Amino acid sequence: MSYPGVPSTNQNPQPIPGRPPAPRPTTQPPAGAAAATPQSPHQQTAAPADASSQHLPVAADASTQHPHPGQSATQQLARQGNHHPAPQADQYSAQPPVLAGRGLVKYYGDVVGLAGVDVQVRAGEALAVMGPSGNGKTTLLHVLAGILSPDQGEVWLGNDRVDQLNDAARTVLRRRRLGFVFQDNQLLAELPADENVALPLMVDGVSRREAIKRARATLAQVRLASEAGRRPGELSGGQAQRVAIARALVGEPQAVFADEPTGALDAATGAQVIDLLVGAATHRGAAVVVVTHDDAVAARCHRVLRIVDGRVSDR
Ligand SMILES: Nc1ncnc2c1ncn2[C@@H]1O[C@H](COP(=O)(O)OP(=O)(O)OP(=O)(O)O)[C@@H](O)[C@H]1O
Repeated sequence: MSYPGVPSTNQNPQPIPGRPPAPRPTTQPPAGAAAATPQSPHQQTAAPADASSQHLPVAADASTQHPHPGQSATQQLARQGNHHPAPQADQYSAQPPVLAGRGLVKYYGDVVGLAGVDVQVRAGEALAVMGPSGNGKTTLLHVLAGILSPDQGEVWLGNDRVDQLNDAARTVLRRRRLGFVFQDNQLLAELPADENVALPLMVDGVSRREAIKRARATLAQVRLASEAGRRPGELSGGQAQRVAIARALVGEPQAVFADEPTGALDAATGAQVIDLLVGAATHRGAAVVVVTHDDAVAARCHRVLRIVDGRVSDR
């Protein structure tokens, strides 16, 4: 079945010159990959008992560190008496990569979407994916999230090869272990906020009563407890996007994917929304991947990956 917030394909063909390199053949999970595969959607990937022994260099992917991500969210949540400090660099750098792509190549017919990308994201780390329009950012997000299959390369979530799963298994994986936030919040207009947030849990067999309880608790974490009964049409754009964030987080996902999550918001509201997303997701130990054109959004993530012509670039 389809899942709200999960598109199937990208419809915007533009040729990219050049051919991709052959992928590195490997069948092993990324070094230091999270050992524990959650048994339920509500069980987080555990950090290793001795996290320092799992320490790896940050992925060789032309990244930029930002020392104080999520600070505004922390301040806002502290004011609410609901303090969710975003992790500092030394905290997440000791975590294993929970999400990894190796040698990712994706074609759309003759058009090259990805030309050989390596990327890894640690538990509790937020990665911003930037780059010129039509150069492969959304394709990378969709391949990492199991929405698209790569033509070459590997996608790992913890110890699981996402790219080797069939369509049905990837659908279940997305529902149980991943969260999604898109520019268009993709909330169901006829349902109040709490039911929109509860929906993925109910689709997965959680009782309505329990799902609503968890949904309201998650809405409170994005400071929307008082709006739980309102329908999307009764919410501001920023509030609706916070409902979408709650929906993405309610299942305790291992990774959260956001494609231009602030693209429809003004700068101040966008900053608030991205801070809540990064702060709340990384506090839960999720890896976060945010596709954005906005430097201010990228500055609120821990690291920036630039994609140019379907490849990682330092330009
Ligand atoms: N479904 C599709 N069919 C054919 N070509 C596609 C499809 N989706 C993406 N492409 C092409 O793949 C390339 C990368 O597209 P992608 O959407 O990943 O870029 P992007 O960097 O996310 O762009 P933008 O910033 O404009 O969203 C582009 O040339 C695009 O036209």
